[in-house]
Amino acid sequence: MTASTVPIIVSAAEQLEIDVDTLDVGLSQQLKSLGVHPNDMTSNQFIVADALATEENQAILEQVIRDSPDADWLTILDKVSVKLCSLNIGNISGRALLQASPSHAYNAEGIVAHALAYDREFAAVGITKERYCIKILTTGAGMLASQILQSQHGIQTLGTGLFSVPQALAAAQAGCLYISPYYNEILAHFTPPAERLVYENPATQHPMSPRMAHIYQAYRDLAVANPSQRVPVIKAASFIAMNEVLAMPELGAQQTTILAPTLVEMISGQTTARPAGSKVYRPSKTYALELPEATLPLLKVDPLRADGVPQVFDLKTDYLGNNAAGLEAAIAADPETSRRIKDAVEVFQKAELQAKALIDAAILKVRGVTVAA
Ligand SMILES: O=C(CO)[C@@H](O)[C@H](O)[C@H](O)[C@H](O)COP(=O)(O)O
Repeated sequence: MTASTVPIIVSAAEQLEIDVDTLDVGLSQQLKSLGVHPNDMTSNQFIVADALATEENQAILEQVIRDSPDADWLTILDKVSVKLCSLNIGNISGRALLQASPSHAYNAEGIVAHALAYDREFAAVGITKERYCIKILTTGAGMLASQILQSQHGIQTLGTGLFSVPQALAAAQAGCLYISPYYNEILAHFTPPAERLVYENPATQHPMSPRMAHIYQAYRDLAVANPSQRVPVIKAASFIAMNEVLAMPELGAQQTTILAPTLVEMISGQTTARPAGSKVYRPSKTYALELPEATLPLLKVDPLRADGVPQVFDLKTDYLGNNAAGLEAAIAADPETSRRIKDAVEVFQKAELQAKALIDAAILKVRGVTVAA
């Protein structure tokens, strides 16, 4: 008898919650048809700019401009981003996520104002606070803004652009619902495919794997020490290869958000089906489970540090007091994290400008006027 096979995404969904890192409605529908109901839908300035560049979304963009004759490009960007989310909200079981502008990455007030603008747009299309979440870069200002949004406005947030345990602890202190550790730094997506570093066994070979395990372990320690505290769920992101996604359960991520090309690969590729009733490791959102035994050696190494040894962190450190001075100091003391966040801010700013160029062109077409720079 030959073993039966299933799409790789179906097998992965037995160990992880599957999120779509794309606004593509068709892909969510395809997942649903395979019995994998996507959980959340994430995005960023690139994903929105790419969606705006498609022919099928041109009419939507132009309609948004027509409906808001006095709106500037940023307001149009917020409106059309929310509109694109609304088109897929029926195909996901969880939340639609939009990212606060990178131009405010170091300005808490700017982030709060932008999140409130998104909130108004979500409300206008009937998407309640339970169905969306705002992605915020995990800088000092970002986590101060998250704290304000959560405590004063009931707006849930995700700490993104996250590469370290102090950022993860700060996100927990800010009350974030989720964090998104980037498995690959943002620049990896701009490296030609042939030059990308892809590992045969990412769990043991990828330089970010130990930090993924450190973050899960720090959150487990936090959950054990403070059973009443909400500890964020780990929504791993920024994958460049399918085998990286498949390595996430053993590194503790409960959710993965998967970019369109990898989703396509996981939908079309087949793997052997697990026998019915077989036990698989599924990381716990309450952090009740230990990491798998094979992962534990990763807790003793950190290839992203010059000395290769993980730092030890005190769970009681206040990262957000004194204007998030503790978080900023921890980021500054970690060259890899500092560089990776700086790169992410720059790259997302460029993407936002790409979106602006598309919106300006559409405004010219619809209103017949050139937008002042
Ligand atoms: O952080 C999240 C989800 O929470 C992701 O959307 C994350 O931004 C992306 O996976 C990475 O930035 C890579 O996306 P891209 O730059 O290739 O569009």
